[in-house]
Amino acid sequence: MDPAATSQISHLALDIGGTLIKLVYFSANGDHCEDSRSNEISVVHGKLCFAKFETKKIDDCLEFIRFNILHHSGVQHQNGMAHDKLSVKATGGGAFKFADLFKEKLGILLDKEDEMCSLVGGVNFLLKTVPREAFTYLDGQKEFVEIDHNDLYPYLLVNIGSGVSMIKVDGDGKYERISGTSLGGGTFLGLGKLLTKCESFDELLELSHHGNNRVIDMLVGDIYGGTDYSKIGLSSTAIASSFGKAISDGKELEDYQPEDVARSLLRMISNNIGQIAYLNALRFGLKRILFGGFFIRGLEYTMDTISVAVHFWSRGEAKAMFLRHEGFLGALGAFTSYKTQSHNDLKSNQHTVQRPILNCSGDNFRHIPVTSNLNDSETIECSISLV
Ligand SMILES: Nc1ncnc2c1ncn2[C@@H]1O[C@H](COP(=O)(O)OP(=O)(O)OP(=O)(O)O)[C@@H](O)[C@H]1O
Ligand SMILES: CC(C)(CO)[C@@H](O)C(=O)NCCC(=O)O
Repeated sequence: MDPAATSQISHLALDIGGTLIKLVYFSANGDHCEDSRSNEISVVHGKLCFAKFETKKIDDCLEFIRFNILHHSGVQHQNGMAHDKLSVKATGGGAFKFADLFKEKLGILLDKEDEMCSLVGGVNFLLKTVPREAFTYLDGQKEFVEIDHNDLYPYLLVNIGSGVSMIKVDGDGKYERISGTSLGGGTFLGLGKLLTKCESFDELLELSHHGNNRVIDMLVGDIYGGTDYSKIGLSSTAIASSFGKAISDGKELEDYQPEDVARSLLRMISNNIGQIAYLNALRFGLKRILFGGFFIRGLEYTMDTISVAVHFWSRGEAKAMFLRHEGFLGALGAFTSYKTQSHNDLKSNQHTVQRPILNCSGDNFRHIPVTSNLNDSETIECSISLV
């Protein structure tokens, strides 16, 4: 294989959700080597890169793909002009909703992968191949967890996107969506926009950072005259009723600080998800709960609230865990679902368009396990085999 050709490979997978579009693409370093086992396999070193766009700004996403030529295999025709088109792996509802748009604007055929299957595939890929991916967050302490590959299952995956899906995972490709809730990240952002007039998720998070939920939440102590209700295990500072103070404060929305409203909202959504997750873990006797989805955004307050909820309700029995690439689970799952194409196809193509074929499922997708392989922009160093 022509090394110049392999340096341009940029395979792509998409997860088009209700709020965000997530992209994962492979960017080669430019160096490659022949696999010693076969002179027909070439190993290309590079990295997985990540990008996201708001679904409502899908045109920006299309432009990004076009500008970076991600929709082509990146390998040139012998005359150096023509590019070969890809059918791109895509998951999420938008893979259905926007299939015609991608075809019309970029000539891309979306090869649809099931959303739940992709989420599970993404988590399993991360847990098996990326060091320091999963971590716990409790009492302000982030602690990485290396999970024994032989002791990975079962676990509960809670994906907090616009809505929330809860999936019991029992093995590679063995899973069941056991529950969900419509009170998710979309609820936080939607209600947050209406109540605080903020314009973006980042602005809402920033507001919540400076707020105090006790201004608007009704605490146990507010009801019990400042004391705990220790008989049923509720401290005076526990929230008895989210937003409950607004009932009797005699205030209008404008009288509250948007910061406090944002904080209560974040707490309410995170707490509720933590509790439902715990109840589902209890239903199936699952001890490990992995939280993903772009709602989390590595935010300490969110992770702390979820962890405390799981810890509190399970009396320390169940553990909440988070993932560094939390928002890209579906896209990563779709990426790793690229299947090997037959050698015959390749050979017949070789004389016209040299088309490297991603062989990134199973053993042939090899991540190079170096200890600090994640840089600041969260790329993942890896190598892929091209047949
Ligand atoms: N920059 C951002 N813009 C908008 N929402 C964001 C942003 N960052 C994080 N979020 C949060 O993440 C949520 C979307 O998460 P995610 O991308 O995992 O879900 P989705 O795929 O869009 O939704 P679904 O899977 O339900 O279709 C939003 O509803 C919001 O709460
Ligand atoms: C509909 C999906 C799966 C789309 O990603 C997600 O938004 C979700 O799981 N919503 C929750 C729906 C429910 O279980 O009530």
